[in-house]
Amino acid sequence: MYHILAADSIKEEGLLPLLEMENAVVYRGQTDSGEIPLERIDALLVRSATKVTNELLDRMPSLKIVARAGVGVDNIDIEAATKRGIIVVNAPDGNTISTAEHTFAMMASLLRNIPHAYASVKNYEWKRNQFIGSELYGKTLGIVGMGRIGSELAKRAKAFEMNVRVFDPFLTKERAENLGVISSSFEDVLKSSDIITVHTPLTKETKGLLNWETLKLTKKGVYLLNCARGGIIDEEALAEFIENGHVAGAALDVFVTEPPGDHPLLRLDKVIATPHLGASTREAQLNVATQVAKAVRTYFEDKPVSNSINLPAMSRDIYEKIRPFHQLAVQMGSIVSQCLKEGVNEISVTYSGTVASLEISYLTKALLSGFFKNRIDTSVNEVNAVHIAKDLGIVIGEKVSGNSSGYANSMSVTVKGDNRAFTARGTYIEHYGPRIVNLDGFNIDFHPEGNLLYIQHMDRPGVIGRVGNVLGENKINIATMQVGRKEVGGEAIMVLTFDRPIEDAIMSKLSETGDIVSLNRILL
Ligand SMILES: NC(=O)c1ccc[n+]([C@@H]2O[C@H](COP(=O)([O-])OP(=O)(O)OC[C@H]3O[C@@H](n4cnc5c(N)ncnc54)[C@H](O)[C@@H]3O)[C@@H](O)[C@H]2O)c1
Ligand SMILES: O=C(O)[C@H](O)COP(=O)(O)O
Repeated sequence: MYHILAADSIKEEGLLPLLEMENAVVYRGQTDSGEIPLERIDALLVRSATKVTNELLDRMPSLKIVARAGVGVDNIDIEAATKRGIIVVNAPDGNTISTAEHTFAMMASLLRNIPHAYASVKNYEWKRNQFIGSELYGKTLGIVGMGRIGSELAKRAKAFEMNVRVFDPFLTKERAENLGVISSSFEDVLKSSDIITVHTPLTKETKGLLNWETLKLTKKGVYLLNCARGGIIDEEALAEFIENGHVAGAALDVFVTEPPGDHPLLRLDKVIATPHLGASTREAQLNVATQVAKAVRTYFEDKPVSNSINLPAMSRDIYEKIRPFHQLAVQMGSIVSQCLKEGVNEISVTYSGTVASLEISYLTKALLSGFFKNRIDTSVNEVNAVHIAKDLGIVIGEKVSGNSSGYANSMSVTVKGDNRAFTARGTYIEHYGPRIVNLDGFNIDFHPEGNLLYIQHMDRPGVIGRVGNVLGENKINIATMQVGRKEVGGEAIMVLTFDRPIEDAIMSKLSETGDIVSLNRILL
């Protein structure tokens, strides 16, 4: 049974994909309510109110997926989640239109004094001369951050015949031309705009993007808008620039601390504000809740999850192509981990043939997860495998090669330890399944599954018979057996599969039969 917590008043109707699951129970409530069995929760759905901190994750040991019903993930400690192998997904486009429309409404309200005029009329006043506003027509709107919301806002501003100048370091010329906006430097946007609005995520780079220094570059009488994240415009600097008359007014939907309480900006008449309402429409809330509910369900159904923040994006088609190799990669990681029983410094994976054109970084992560599974206590998967390798100081190599050794596709992994290296090569054969075709330089061919025994021995008469005898005497049935060697009379290997694991006592007996170099149980 999956335990799912929907926090932060996520729209009930959108939870339908989860409520329809027979093997899931959905709790509603806050993580700090004391009423939710946090230790049992497998999936957590949040908006911006719940702070998914390292401490909260500590209290949720079963958590596998955090789904943000919205865009901004700055309330989630992605690093901490990733280290624990927890997938983080969001709903990137479900509230774009609502937020762009809200920003537009804030801009119009600010320039036409609508909130002030409304309050005055409600107070039975009729002060028409006190609320003279400005037209949007012909004004220059500066947009900082030209992603989904910035672009939708630009379209609306163009419809009002505004000039739109934008700054976004990742905006291509072609896209700017298609949107009919002028792509400029940050400084140019600051200097030339009558109204400036920010639509970037809150990151180390964007925190305080508009600050004591950069605000000085803006036109006297500029209007500022922040419907993205509190802190992108430095709140103290903004208050000062409004008070000294440089900034004509500001419209804020977001604050550094929410709710802001008795905030200096709220005491200023030239500031209009809403309580983080950008995404608060029926449509947006249904969209984002449905998107994340579907993502969580997809995850529990073991299918590829889209919109993951900490996993590569993959379409269903691509996932179907990659799936057989994914299984092979995990098994190869596990095999080399069990065959080279020492600390490793380097793991390099080479892809060739058809597999090389797939999402190989995902396969490398899968291989690493197989490698670490038997070595470390923490649960390991594609999300945290690279972090674990880095923490252990293991160098990861990944490359594509033109030489697939005659196979349609081939994956080869070499792990280097303090004393020696070990290589395995695998392939996936249509209608036949995954095969390991080389171990430690020996050509071989076996299906990587179940209880295996990997024996390195000398290529001498009688070795195979003696191994068979020990197993037979102990009533161990050999399911399959493969042998490989490099040269007559040299070193050779055997890979045997069994219906059950081989006990320690039998391993000792096998090691005492002559000409055995090493023995390794491999459990896949
Ligand atoms: N008020 C609300 O209710 C509400 C609703 C939705 C989103 N948001 C906020 O709005 C933000 C933007 O949402 P979006 O869907 O448009 O995201 P997006 O990812 O589509 O767009 C963000 C854009 O910012 C650009 N960018 C990043 N760093 C930049 C920098 N230093 N300078 C200039 N541009 C930079 C990126 O290139 C990208 O194009 C979200 O991160 C979220 O925090 C708020
Ligand atoms: O990033 C977002 O999607 C918005 O800030 C919406 O936040 P909310 O879900 O708390 O309304």
